[in-house]
Amino acid sequence: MIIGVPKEIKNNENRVALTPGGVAEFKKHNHTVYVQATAGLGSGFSDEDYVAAGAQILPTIEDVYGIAEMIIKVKEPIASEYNLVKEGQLIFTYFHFASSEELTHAMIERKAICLAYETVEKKDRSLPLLIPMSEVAGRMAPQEGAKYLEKPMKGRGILLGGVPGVKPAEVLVLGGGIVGTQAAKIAAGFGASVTIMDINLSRLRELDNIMPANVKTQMSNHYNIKEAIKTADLIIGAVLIPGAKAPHLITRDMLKDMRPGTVLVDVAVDQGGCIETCKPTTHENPTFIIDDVVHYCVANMPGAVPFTSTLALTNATLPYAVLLANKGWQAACSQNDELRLGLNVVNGEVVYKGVAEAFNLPYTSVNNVLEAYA
Ligand SMILES: NC(=O)C1=CN([C@@H]2O[C@H](COP(=O)(O)OP(=O)(O)OC[C@H]3O[C@@H](n4cnc5c(N)ncnc54)[C@H](O)[C@@H]3O)[C@@H](O)[C@H]2O)C=CC1
Ligand SMILES: CC(=O)C(=O)O
Ligand SMILES: [Mg+2]
Repeated sequence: MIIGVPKEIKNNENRVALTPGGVAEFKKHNHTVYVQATAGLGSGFSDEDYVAAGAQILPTIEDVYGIAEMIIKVKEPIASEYNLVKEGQLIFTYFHFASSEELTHAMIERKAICLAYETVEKKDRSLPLLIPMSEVAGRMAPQEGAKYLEKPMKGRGILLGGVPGVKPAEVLVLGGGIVGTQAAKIAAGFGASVTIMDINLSRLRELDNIMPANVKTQMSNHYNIKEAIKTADLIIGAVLIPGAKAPHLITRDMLKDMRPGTVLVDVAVDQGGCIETCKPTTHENPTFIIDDVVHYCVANMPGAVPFTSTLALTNATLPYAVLLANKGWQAACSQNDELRLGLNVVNGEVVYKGVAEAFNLPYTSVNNVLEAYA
């Protein structure tokens, strides 16, 4: 198969979807790999590194989309890329369709095969291609929160860990999955007083067992959230309903209950955000303020730490990408339940329920689509 790796063009997105080691793996299976010039630089890989591993370098993004049967990316195609996508081209990347009607319609119109990292799902319901980036974003969330809590950054002016004789800051984490767990762990390490809320009581039991003493668990419901936000210094949004739009656990009117300078880090912003007032921001302009509350809503947080993120992401994606190249997407998705759940839009049809429901679009079962190709 011909594989193309474009350079990421989202603001401050320094990750790349394939390392030179990944190129060597594809070559071992007799595939052809084209990498856009300088695509790996932000992650520490030169064009020469890719050539030494067996890739060919193409000068422009148009060249890469033009030649590839499978495009491997990190972030969703942005508007300037829509028209580069070809009918029948397999695009393997994060899409987060439920948060963008425009992207969904664009990919339907282009008749691409859109296989989304974030909905590839194992039998135990874990999301193997989201986990590594959720680990990164979760660990970053208290770090970013701590920074924006500083007074010059418009925060309350409180140190997460406090000091002897002065209480630490209060951190509220909404969602106790991968992001929430990692965020709580790091915030606790800073010495903050942390509360994790989730609707899954079994998960709260597990967290209660493994977390240090400065992390408490509480059932997530409107009453508890409304009480907790009155005294929280930092609130981290980390809920997920796979493939669907995130529920708004904090609504616009609730901001008035928070203290001035409270910081919100809505990691779930890529699925629309669990805080109503959160809209996607960039690493260049990460925050905005509403009602004296600082909102941090960067949709590609791991892009800022590419030396960690690119390796963590490609460790997880490469085996699936090689399977797709070896078998073709139709056979790979027919035979592999995990990959099949990654299909979101195929040849103009929406085959993931959460996406169809988000925009009231017709839904076609993925099995029907695969049968048509059998
Ligand atoms: N902004 C960024 O750069 C990044 C964003 N993310 C996003 O972070 C979000 C969380 O991802 P993961 O932690 O991997 O998901 P996960 O599936 O591991 O955890 C989500 C948790 O939310 C809980 N939940 C669902 N509804 C809830 C409610 N009403 N109240 C409280 N908890 C609730 C679930 O029970 C689950 O424990 C996703 O939207 C993901 O795409 C992930 C990586 C990077
Ligand atoms: C998961 C995601 O959106 C990211 O890593 O950017
Ligand atoms: Mg207020």
